[in-house]
Amino acid sequence: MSASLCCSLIRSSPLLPEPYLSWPLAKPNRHRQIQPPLTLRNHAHASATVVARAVGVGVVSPDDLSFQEPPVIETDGEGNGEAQGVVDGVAESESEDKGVRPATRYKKKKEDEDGLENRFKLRNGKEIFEEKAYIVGVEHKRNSADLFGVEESLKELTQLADTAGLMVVGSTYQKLVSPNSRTYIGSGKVAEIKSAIHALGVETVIFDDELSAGQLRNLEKAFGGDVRVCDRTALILDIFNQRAATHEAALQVTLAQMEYQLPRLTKMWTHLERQSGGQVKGMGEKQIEVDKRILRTQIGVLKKELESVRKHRKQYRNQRLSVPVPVVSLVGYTNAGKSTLLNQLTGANVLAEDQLFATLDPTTRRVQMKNGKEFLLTDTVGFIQKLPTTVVAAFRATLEEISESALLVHVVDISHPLAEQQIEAVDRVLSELDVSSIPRLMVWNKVDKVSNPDSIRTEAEKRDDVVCISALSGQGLNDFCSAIQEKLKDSMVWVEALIPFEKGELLSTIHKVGMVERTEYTEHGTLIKAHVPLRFARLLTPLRQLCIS
Ligand SMILES: Nc1nc2c(ncn2[C@@H]2O[C@H](COP(=O)(O)OP(=O)(O)OP(=O)(O)O)[C@@H](O)[C@H]2O)c(=O)[nH]1
Ligand SMILES: [Mg+2]
Repeated sequence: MSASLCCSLIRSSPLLPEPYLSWPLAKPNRHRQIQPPLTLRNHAHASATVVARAVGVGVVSPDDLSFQEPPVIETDGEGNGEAQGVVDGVAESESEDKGVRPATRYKKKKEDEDGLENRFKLRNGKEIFEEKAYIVGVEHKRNSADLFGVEESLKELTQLADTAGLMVVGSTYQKLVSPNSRTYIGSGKVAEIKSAIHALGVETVIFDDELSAGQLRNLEKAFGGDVRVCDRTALILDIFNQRAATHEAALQVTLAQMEYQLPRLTKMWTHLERQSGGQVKGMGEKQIEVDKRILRTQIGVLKKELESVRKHRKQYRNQRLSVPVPVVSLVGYTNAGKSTLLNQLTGANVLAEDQLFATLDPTTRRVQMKNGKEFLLTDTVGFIQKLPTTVVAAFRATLEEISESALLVHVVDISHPLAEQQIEAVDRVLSELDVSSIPRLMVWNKVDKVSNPDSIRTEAEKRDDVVCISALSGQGLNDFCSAIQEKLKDSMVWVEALIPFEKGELLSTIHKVGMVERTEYTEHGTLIKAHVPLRFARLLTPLRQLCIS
């Protein structure tokens, strides 16, 4: 795993000093640091001059990976019966490796060192050692809940690995009726992967599904002990960890990582066994209980800390809500173009790049439309398929922004071949967030990228609540703003109020945030008939009564 992934599987709590952590931050063999030659290690911490070295490192593009279809194998859940499936690009390198003679060893060692030198890569401003990763998926024959096919899901996993700074050098998958309880995949497949990863010099094996503590341990053992095994969730958490820029995001990620780690805390007692020559039966059990207790305490402390950060945020949000400008939240699959849209509409400078999970923290900016109307636009963290509920729960505080908005804009990358599945994945996450009562608008983004823009537009016109745009070129943004205004009207209430002449500022606010249908000037003030946001309507209550009287 990348150095950063090794080190950051659990970020130590910022609340407790390190010595309090008696439990290892992760399973000991997961923390194996890649030890490049000393000279390289020194380089690794050197200045930006090393950056150039990172250029040209070959990351396998998802499009370069091909997956052949293995046969379906019924298993009894204990690994009896598995597919001798597909292992990409392995056989050759395996036979080559076996043939290395002593005379060529020095040359090979030199080549290895040069190879290592090329594997330093710049990620999020840090230079990290790019570990070789091998990815493994399972096609569940009886699981209709899977939105993506196994090959598509593995392509996405490759992108995630690339985002985390890993180099995917091979992949395989197996069709199973039910996963093996000990090793997730069958024993034949385990053996096949073992020979593949040794031939390719792989450091990390990443599974596309969540693995249990036992499965992680058994697989690491089966692969020979010097290869780290992790799953999609750990990889996503690591990306979050690398990207967390604010105190709140860091706390949320740490909490999610600890909660992920808690049920996986096992076999921490090997150091005790070694110390006393293996005569400590039972001590391991105790140690693990102690470790779990400490971890639980830390989780509790973190939750409290998050709660206080949350209160602060709430106060800030309440202040914002007291200004009656409606809040519109951008939600959607990661990489759909949410931040690009925010930047385009508001001139904000939110990081938008072709990487998964570029955004973690919400950003809110004011959008001023050509007709003088205003709304606040919030950019949020992107969603992904197979996003574990624990991760969603950890980000609940951030996602609260969504639940208090007047309108949700679901941004879709319509040029993506799996756009439909991505829409479904986002809907699933939203259904966990209790936002069903908030009106929605769907935006088909990246129309500039599709080969058939006219038919996409025709298709969008047939549907209610869909607007086609290109956030990058700005195409369709006027229609988008009009659609937002129309949708916001749905969440507004109808008021008729008599505004005294001396309260002229109220009148201009109604024009900014509401939809004015009629104004009449009377001798007592201005009679106004308009749709306004609910909160604002409450403010107007005395004036509404005035109007009635
Ligand atoms: N061609 C094209 N590319 C776009 C468009 N909108 C966004 N992109 C590109 O898509 C990539 C992702 O854009 P972001 O705005 O970072 O996406 P996001 O939804 O904020 O992603 P996360 O923060 O990871 O959830 C970037 O490389 C953008 O330049 C568009 O309309 N057309
Ligand atoms: Mg973003």
